[in-house]
Amino acid sequence: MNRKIIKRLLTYCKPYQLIIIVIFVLSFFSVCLTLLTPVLFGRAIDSLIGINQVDFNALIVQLMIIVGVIVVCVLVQWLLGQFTNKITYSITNDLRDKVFEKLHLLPLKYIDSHPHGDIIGRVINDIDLIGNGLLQSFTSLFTGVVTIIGTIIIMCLINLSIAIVVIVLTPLSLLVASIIVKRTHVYFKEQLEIRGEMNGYIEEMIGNQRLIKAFNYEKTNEKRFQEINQRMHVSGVKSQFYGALINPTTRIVNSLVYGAVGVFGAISVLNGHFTVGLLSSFLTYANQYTKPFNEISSVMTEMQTALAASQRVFNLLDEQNESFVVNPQIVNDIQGKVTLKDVCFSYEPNVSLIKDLNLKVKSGQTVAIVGKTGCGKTTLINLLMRFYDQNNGVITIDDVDTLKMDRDYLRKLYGMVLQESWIFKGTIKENIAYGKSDADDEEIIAAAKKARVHKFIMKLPDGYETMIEEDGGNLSQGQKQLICIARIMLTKPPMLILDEATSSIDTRTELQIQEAFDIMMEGRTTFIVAHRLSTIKNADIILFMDKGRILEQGTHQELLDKQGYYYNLYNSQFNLG
Ligand SMILES: Nc1ncnc2c1ncn2[C@@H]1O[C@H](COP(=O)(O)OP(=O)(O)OP(=O)(O)O)[C@@H](O)[C@H]1O
Repeated sequence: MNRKIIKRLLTYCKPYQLIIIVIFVLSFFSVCLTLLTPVLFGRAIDSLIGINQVDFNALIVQLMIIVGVIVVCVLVQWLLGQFTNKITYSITNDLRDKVFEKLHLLPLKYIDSHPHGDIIGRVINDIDLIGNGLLQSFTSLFTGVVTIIGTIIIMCLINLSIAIVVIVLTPLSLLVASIIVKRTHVYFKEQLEIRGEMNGYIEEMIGNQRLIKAFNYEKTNEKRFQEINQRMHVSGVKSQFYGALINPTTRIVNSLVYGAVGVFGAISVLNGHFTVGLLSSFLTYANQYTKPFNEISSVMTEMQTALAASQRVFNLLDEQNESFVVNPQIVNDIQGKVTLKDVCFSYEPNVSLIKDLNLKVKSGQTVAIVGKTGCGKTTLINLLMRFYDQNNGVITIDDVDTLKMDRDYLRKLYGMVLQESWIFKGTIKENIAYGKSDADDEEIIAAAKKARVHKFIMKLPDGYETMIEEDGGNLSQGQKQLICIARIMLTKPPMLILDEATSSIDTRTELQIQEAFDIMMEGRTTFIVAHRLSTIKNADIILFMDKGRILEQGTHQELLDKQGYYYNLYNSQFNLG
């Protein structure tokens, strides 16, 4: 599994082959310089051994060379760091772009059925963890491999038998480390999953603070959070416990090897097979040889986390995209005739919701959808917009099957104003021009006037240039909706989908919205999730829905005469006022 993930991660390195080559060359150069210093130190030591046997000239030359080598080595390592950073951040950038792009390709079903915090966690935290792991891998693996090869060659040249002992015993530490790593992978994976869950939960809590406070739900939330936090704690302690074993274990093995070399080397010096300087160099090489093993094992925790994070990111990337139509059809000279024939749909495979829904809407008609909460009003809109595709049946616009249309094209045919109006951080002007980025000021102002929001905008300190906070934090619900209406007025789509606000709008704004809706609806086929009696009364077709089915349809008067479901709803809800 890990091998597969590593292979896939490597494909992201491909565009940076040149930098990788530069990193290799620099690593090689840096290691050569590092390996040269013990020889130079050994020579320096040999030039000062014995009383009255110090060769000052040779010593000074050696020391000057050592200083030169160290300075160049530091410079090369600095450069190496710069290139490693560059490649790591480039790769994480690419990966983040790809994941972000994927979010637009995923069907809404995925977004609806996964906690948003978890998805955000994958795009931000997990990719950061991958970056961290990659950075560590590049720095320790590149130099590590070259150091190991270089020291092996030099140690063999100095003393073959001791070198073989060192070479054979040291990798034992990696063996021990890999056994521990295998055990810990599951904990690292678990930790990231819990982190995703935690992100999702916090996001939900922040988004619903008003409700939480209104219902005094803080204590219950804290308990739930503590439960997740506790699981995170246990998993974190376990993974860190095993992870922390790796480094000391490898260090013990390596220290034992180092000690053995010291003893054997000392005996060889006493027997006259070795000089003290050579032994000193050899010990330094033995130390340098074990270093990459220590380093690699010490960054294994980061690498494990990075692999687990990669798996989560790749899982997201592997999710099936929204299907697309090969030869999409378009509607020429659109009239706005919408037909639904025997449409069936369910969110869950075995929980049927919409069944055999039939509806014929003529061009320019207004359809008011009414019914109890959960009856399927939003679902019907979801199907019209192809946020979800029906399981059976056909929906057509001017006799063209919507399943045969390109989704983007279809969605452009409808202007959509929802209760929860979407406003982004930017100026009011930018927000209005969202659907038509090339609109000039005149067009924008005309749209705002039609949406009955121009006067309000002009009262703001910076007028159309006023910055709106993220999610329209500094605007009221009604003002946000009016801006969204202006957006639609600008794009002039042939059909509309409107979701009337049920609450949190004062009567004056409500009237403004109603007026704006009326202007917008002129001559356009419109579907309204309706809550106001005035809208419903004026509709050409009222759909009374229940449990995903249309129980009644007709005009207001027809349905009242029928004295059925709508009649009862009307009497219980609207007639009171
Ligand atoms: N993404 C989803 N996954 C699974 N079930 C869903 C999903 N969205 C809605 N449902 C279910 O489908 C049914 C219809 O939901 P829908 O949102 O269409 O109702 P609605 O009439 O718009 O309600 P409201 O007036 O409260 O907005 C409900 O029982 C709801 O629980």
